[in-house]
Amino acid sequence: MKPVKVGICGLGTVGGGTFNVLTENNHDIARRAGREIIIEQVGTRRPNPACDTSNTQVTDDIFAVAENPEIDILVELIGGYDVARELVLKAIENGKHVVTANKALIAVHGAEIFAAAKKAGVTVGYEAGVAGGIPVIKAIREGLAANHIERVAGIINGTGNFILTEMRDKGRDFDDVLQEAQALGYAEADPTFDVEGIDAAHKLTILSSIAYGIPLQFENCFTEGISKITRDDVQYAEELGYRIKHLGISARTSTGIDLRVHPTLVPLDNMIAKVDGVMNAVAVKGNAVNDTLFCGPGAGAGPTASAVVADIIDIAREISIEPLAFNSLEDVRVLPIEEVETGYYLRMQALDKAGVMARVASILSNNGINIEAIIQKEPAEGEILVPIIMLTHKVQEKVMNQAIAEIEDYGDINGSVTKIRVEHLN
Ligand SMILES: NC(=O)c1ccc[n+]([C@@H]2O[C@H](COP(=O)([O-])OP(=O)(O)OC[C@H]3O[C@@H](n4cnc5c(N)ncnc54)[C@H](O)[C@@H]3O)[C@@H](O)[C@H]2O)c1
Ligand SMILES: N[C@@H](CCO)C(=O)O
Ligand code: NA
Repeated sequence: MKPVKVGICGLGTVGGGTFNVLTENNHDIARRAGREIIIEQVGTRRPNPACDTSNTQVTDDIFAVAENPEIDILVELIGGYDVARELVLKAIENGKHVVTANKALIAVHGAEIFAAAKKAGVTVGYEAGVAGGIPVIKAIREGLAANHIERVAGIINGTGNFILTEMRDKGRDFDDVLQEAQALGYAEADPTFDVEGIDAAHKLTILSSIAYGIPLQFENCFTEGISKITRDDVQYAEELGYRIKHLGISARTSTGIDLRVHPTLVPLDNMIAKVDGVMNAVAVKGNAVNDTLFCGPGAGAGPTASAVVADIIDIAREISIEPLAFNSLEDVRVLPIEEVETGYYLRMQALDKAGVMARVASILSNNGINIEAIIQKEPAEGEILVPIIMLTHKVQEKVMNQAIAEIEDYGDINGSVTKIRVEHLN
């Protein structure tokens, strides 16, 4: 069989990793693909010191790769929305298959890209875009294809999980850990995508589309990041038997699809609570298989390259990667966050005087909200404010927002109430 020729655009963390995995594992890869895979050309602005490109054609014009008639598969690893979209559409127009790790591109421009690929009869692989090295797209699309999927939930941003873990275990500062995640190549070019939940929302949008056969709809995903989580919240959650994790959660409900990304209290005995550092974990519940959990490194050069190269091998083996069930997408409604039901962790600062706790409890109870646990701390030396922390049973978000507004209006509570959602994932 004739070799498959690959053009890699972008030679940064993932591009460099892909170059090296294709080179170093060349023998195993050829055996699995049934033919040799050759790096025909690399398009990059800057050389990558970790890659020996002395025997490879290198250009600084990525569009030359999309125009190169020798190339069968264009691997897009430059990141971002606009140039990447143009590059990928150009490659498809020229009859090339595409492999990308760019979840932002797929979540936002996927429908247009998949339609162009279908028309041109080529494949678009994006396994590396979701949960890095974990083959979770393949798992849902192929391994769990028999199931009616009921829920997909998990840790899908490595940088965020790394930050929360280091803050909890070593008491490190948020900014300091973020800088380390950037140096390790985990973070997005714009790290607010990681810390504000945008990257996780891109990934959850893609996972949900595959799991439920619904259109990609990033704009309908409720998104909240970890930037407001304090070390106190992390510690109080642990005292209550929970761990704060940044989760993407999507589920079918009787009224629509629940689609949201936010910091979440998870019970300490749940497997997801134990997934630390840059590791990701995705729990998928199918009606036949029941609960499954996929765990592994969510970011970094090697793990992400592992997924990129797996897609290249599938294409070389002529396994067509059907991006989404094009002809049968169901337009199911996505629930607005106000209609979502969860438990809540609440933290507030109260004046240290009699009756305050009773008043807060009565506001919650008048709104039909049941309290599961309360912690009231001693005031610090010379302080007149004491923190009150509460856990509630499940209630609709709009009811909780109403109760919080009443608590914040009450004169003996200082400032705003911190609210973090709780999920038992069972
Ligand atoms: N880093 C990870 O762990 C990881 C994991 C999964 C997915 N991703 C995704 O992979 C993609 C690449 O991420 P990365 O971390 O490797 O980024 P990076 O910044 O390390 O690498 C991108 C490279 O592309 C080059 N580039 C960008 N625009 C270019 C242009 N117009 N012409 C020529 N070169 C250009 C840059 O110079 C850089 O070397 C992104 O879409 C990212 O979201 C990254
Ligand atoms: N910035 C992303 C890269 C992997 O998609 C993360 O930290 O998870
Ligand atoms: Na993956």
